[in-house]
Amino acid sequence: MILNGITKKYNDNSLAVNNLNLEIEKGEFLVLVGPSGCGKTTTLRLIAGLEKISEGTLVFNDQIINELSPGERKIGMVFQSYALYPHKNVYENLAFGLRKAKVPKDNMNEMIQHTAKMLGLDGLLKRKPKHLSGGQRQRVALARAIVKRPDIFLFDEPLSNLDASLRVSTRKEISKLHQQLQSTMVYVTHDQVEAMTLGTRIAVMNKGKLEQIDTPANIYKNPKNTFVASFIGTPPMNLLHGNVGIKDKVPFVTLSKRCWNIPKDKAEKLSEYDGQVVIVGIRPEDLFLTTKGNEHLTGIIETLEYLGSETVIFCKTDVGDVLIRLEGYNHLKIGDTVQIGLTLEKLHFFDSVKEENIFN
Ligand SMILES: Nc1ncnc2c1ncn2[C@@H]1O[C@H](COP(=O)(O)OP(=O)(O)OP(=O)(O)O)[C@@H](O)[C@H]1O
Repeated sequence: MILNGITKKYNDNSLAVNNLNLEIEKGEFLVLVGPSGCGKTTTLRLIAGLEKISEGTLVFNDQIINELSPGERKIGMVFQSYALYPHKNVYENLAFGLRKAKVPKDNMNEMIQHTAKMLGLDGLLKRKPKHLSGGQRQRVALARAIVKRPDIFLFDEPLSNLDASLRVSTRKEISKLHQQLQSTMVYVTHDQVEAMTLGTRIAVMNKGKLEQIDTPANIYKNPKNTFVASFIGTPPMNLLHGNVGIKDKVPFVTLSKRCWNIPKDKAEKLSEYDGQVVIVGIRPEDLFLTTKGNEHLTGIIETLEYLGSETVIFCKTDVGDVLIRLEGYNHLKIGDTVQIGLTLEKLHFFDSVKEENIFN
């Protein structure tokens, strides 16, 4: 499916989606992420045909499908609210769309039984939604989308009403379904873990526009700009202002009172920033505690969050607040002064005006 300059203006003329260009590959699991209101749900609704496209073309199998009704698009949608028919039992909920599509009765029965089995619902077909748990209801919603064998699945935060452990198990189920069905899936979420684990690619949106689209690993390793850098990753990347200088033809960065030479692979490009301010990005796991004299920064601990396998430390430094992620437990406490080291080869550099990654 290709989104060619897709724009959506609502009646008040606000641009919910602004010239979106996106190619969704057959069989891929594309995750849409971005802050609240950036246009994720609108994008799904435009693909589904539930909203009219204001400008641009939506192309599927070499045909422009802007004017096709939702029913003509062979798309299955799963929402955050399960949207099941409360008075129909599970079987009837699954049968509804098939009846509408005039699927013969024998085929329909076989399709329902097969899908119910796939999702572990075969013992629950006679139950009404109110007699199901939240997780079971969401599985019915998934089954209802799957049973029609759509070409594309659209998911709008399907797990956000589930508790933490059900989210994990249902997430695995969706991943398994994707492998089994090999269908194209487009999935909206606020959850970083879902985005990183489910997506073959992640599309990061901001204010109706696409900021970056790439594999989860590439987005994490090479964010295109400071927006993506701070949006992907929890806790987020630290972004600090540093100064670039050159001494004896070797460029260096000054942060706080310390300066150090720029790693060789980045030296040439950063020389162009001689005398300028750059934004230095560093992920919390690429900072470490060190001894006095070997530090790049000195900080005072403001908060400590012990999470079992790791501890996240919030420090105040003279170049701003810094987050550090340390493995396991340690004996630090609030108010301690710590010497902080940076893994220099893991630094990211952004232009301080355009906020774009200097190396992308
Ligand atoms: N029916 C509507 N009429 C007018 N404006 C709308 C309508 N639906 C959405 N919007 C606006 O369009 C923009 C994008 O909304 P959308 O729901 O697509 O964002 P989202 O990224 O899915 O947000 P969230 O993560 O909060 O669900 C928002 O500014 C929203 O207020």
